[in-house]
Amino acid sequence: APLSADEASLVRGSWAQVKHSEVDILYYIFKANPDIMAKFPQFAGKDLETLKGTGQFATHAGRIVGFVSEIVALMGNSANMPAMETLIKDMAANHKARGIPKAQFNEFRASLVSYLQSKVSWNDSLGAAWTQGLDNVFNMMFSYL
Ligand code: HEM
Repeated sequence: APLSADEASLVRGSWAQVKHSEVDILYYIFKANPDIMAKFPQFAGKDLETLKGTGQFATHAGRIVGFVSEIVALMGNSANMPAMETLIKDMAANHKARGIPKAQFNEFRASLVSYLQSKVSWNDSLGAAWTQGLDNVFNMMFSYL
């Protein structure tokens, strides 16, 4: 089911607390999933601790986290569905072309949620709202992957 307006505002409120920590978020995801980092031609085989301080890393972190921000901004309003579908369809097509499997998307998702849990005050209703929102987004992505 699409997110209710209340669920969407829970998701947005918590996301707003971390969304400017782009580098920190991508670092957390790569640290937990070296196999994801290894798929990036420009990062593969490099030292994450060094990479973390580079402009190239910041640029990429900004793109990925910025994409999540765009999606989160569109949640909870059925009028935004076509826009969301367009963004997700393009993103899935880019990643399909790069040979990224669903299993890695699921790893990414799990790390994103554990990052949030470590940074914002978590509770069952917030968790349920994120689960529903991410189920919707990932189901849509997987239908194009
Ligand atoms: C989970 C495994 C993933 C892998 C291995 C992966 C890999 C990649 C690679 C190799 C690039 C191209 C980097 C470049 O050459 O500059 C890229 C770009 C990008 N990725 Fe991912 N990605 C993953 C998941 C995600 C997720 C979940 C999102 C969104 C939440 C995302 C958003 C983006 C965006 C916005 C770009 C830049 C635009 C583009 O080229 O598509 N990626 N990704």
